[in-house]
Amino acid sequence: MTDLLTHAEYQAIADSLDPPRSPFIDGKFQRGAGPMMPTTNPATGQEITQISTATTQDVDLAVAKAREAFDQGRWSKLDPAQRKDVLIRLCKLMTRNRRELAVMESVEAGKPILDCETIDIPEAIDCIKWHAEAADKIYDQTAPTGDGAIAMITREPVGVVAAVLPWNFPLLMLAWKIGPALAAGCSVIVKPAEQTSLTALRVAELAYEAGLPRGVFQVLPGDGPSVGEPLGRHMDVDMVTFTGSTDTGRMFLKYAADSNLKKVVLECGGKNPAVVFDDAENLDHVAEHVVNAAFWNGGQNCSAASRLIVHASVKDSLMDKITARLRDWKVGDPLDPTTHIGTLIDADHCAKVRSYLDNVGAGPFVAPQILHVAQDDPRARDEIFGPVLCVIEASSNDEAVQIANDTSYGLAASVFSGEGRAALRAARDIKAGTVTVNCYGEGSIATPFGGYKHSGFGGRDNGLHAHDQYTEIKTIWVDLNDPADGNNVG
Ligand SMILES: NC(=O)C1=CN([C@@H]2O[C@H](COP(=O)(O)OP(=O)(O)OC[C@H]3O[C@@H](n4cnc5c(N)ncnc54)[C@H](O)[C@@H]3O)[C@@H](O)[C@H]2O)C=CC1
Ligand code: BAL
Repeated sequence: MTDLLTHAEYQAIADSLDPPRSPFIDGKFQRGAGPMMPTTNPATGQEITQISTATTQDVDLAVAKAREAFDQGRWSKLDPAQRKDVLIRLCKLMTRNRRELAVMESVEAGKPILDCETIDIPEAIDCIKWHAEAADKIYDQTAPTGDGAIAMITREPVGVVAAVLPWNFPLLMLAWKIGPALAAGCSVIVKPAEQTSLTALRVAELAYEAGLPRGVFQVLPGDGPSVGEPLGRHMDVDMVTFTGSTDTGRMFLKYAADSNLKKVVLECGGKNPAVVFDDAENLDHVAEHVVNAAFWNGGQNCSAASRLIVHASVKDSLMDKITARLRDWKVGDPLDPTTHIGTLIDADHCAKVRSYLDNVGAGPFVAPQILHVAQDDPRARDEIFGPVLCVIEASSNDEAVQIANDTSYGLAASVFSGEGRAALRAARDIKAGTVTVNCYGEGSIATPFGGYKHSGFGGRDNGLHAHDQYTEIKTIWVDLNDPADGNNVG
């Protein structure tokens, strides 16, 4: 259990932060060629610092350094056990600096310090550790052949990977990408979201201190068109891994098609259903999970349960319990450890969320909203990405599943039922990458995460499936016949 500090103590750490201010390229902070970019505390509107941003010129430099490191084998050709040791050292340094990272994340993203301390930072560390530990335990294969050959199926690191990140879980998404990519031996260039650059830059510095060779992990702050697009179009980037909106994800497919057919993995949005059947057991338990699912991180979560699809027979009772639970959810100063919901990320995002709501005041704080809507209402279809739960009534369990699938997205879903077979049938029938039964969650670091339909493309984060996406598969076929014996095949 994390030992939390007081609000005043967190504020004191925030006041004494000395944040990084430049791109991290080739093992050091260096000024980028782009303009200075303010990074702001969304809760106070105050500028935290100005960050020097990268441009195409810096992208070219970082890619060249990443390629050089990769080709020289400084990291890519190490014994995996050595890579493991360095990454474990990084985890130790992150643990030693976890308070600073938690406060940086809270003030820049408006996230509750409680979540940063108990979820974002520890899970980011655990993720890197999990992939580090796996690095020297993954075996290659041989394929069945005739007696005259041996066929090896080996994995090789993909090469230079660009990771383009969102602002909603800045450090955790960084860990989901760099953990498996670095464990596999790739060189990684991270482009953080423009709202949240600080923890990525700080972790790059810690990684270098832990012993990662220069050029292997670099961070380029800046906006999408100035940094994300040149990475996506670069002829010497072998892979892009992206988390963010479906619209921007599509652009990476186009960049790849227009350039070098680089590998693209997309983890995009969701409009995720929590489906409650008429036989759901213990509605208090259901209410607890639905409230967490919808409102954790202020609903700024790709797997948030933003649609509650509930059988008419249990709807009123469940809604009473949800409303009662929400009274305990405090919206307020992210640095107050009793806060459950901090701010939305920025003014543009506040305007987007408010455009779906009536009579919700100004400012960065939005209290949880419950909307009773029809299945085809835009609020039940669009990814609002705020603390907004759309409730849709179903007249049967089958109809509830049909409504759950009536979306262009397919990232996550939950089913609540007291009848095991019905729940399993629904879990099988719902088109989503993760379906949880009688609970809400994203699985664990050991389970793959990603989406069907417009929610994803090309692979999965987490688990050994994530490791797979950062490797190329190679076949090495060796003829064992003695040429002196004639023209044998296979
Ligand atoms: N995990 C998820 O599924 C997330 C979904 N979103 C959704 O996206 C909506 C918009 O949020 P944004 O921050 O604008 O998401 P976005 O998808 O535009 O941004 C994500 C990343 O892509 C980069 N990017 C933006 N435009 C780019 C371009 N043209 N080329 C290359 N890179 C580019 C951004 O700088 C950022 O690093 C949110 O309201 C939410 O609905 C946002 C963040 C995370
Ligand atoms: N929930 C993890 C992925 C995301 O929301 O960006």
